[in-house]
Amino acid sequence: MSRSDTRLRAAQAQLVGEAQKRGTGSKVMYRKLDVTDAAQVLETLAAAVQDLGPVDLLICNAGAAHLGYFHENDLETFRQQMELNFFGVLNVVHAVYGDMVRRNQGHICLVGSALSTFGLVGYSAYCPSKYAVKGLADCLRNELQGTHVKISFAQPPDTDTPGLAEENKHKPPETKEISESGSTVYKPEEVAAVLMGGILRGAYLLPTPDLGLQFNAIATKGLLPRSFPGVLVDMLFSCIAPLAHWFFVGMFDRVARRTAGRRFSKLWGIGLERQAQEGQG
Ligand SMILES: CCCCCCCCCCCCCCC[C@@H](O)[C@@H](N)CO
Repeated sequence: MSRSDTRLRAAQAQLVGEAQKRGTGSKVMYRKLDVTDAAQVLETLAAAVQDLGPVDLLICNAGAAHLGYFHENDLETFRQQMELNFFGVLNVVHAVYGDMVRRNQGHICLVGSALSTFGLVGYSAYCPSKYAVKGLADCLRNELQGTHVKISFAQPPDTDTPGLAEENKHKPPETKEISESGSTVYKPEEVAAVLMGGILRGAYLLPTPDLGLQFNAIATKGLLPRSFPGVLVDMLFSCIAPLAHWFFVGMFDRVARRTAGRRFSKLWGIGLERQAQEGQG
């Protein structure tokens, strides 16, 4: 994903090289578009379909994370996050969905986040937009039953991209501490390979390379399809999950509690001494 011509051209050259090596004769093209502009999405997709034929696989990966404390974010920030991360996905899915169903084939992959099922300090503008993407994917999964159009939902971990570098510039220290103690940063190739493996298998909930987050994805699966042998594994996980959740939520809350005095000092109007006491409480 990029909007920079240089990066897109480099990716195109790499893919053309791969295609030549494998002798697939694949055409590789790119188009830049603003996914929040529904008219532009329709126009760009129509042109791409004319050049390359109908969409077989749509991966909705455009998005960004705005980090910050809830009380310091203005309302516009929350709206912009929904506009990009949720409506940006919706615009593209809406543009290809009808044609896929008409042709009765195709695969849609919506990219949510590890934060599509739980929230953390600092992510109050981002996380709801990724919950919304999961809600959309879950509904479409059920609605597409009886067709050959497949859908997958991805919950990637922190991935080493320019987007993460930008996110890190504004990441509150608590968010940083929690992320670093609970998970790690993965290479884009590693995340993409695991996701593509799941897409090719036709899985709905795509795997993530992070074992803890994968465990959490299984433990919080809820009303989603399961294979019969899978049910037994899920039952086993569900027995252990509350213990792991107790441990992690305990850590998330301890980290947040420790800095409440500092974060809310302006709102509470308290002095440093009191803040320190609050922090220990
Ligand atoms: C059994 C429970 C294990 C849970 C471990 C949770 C650890 C917390 C890890 C935080 C992960 C944050 C992931 C955010 C991913 C991206 O969506 C975000 N960086 C936006 O780019």
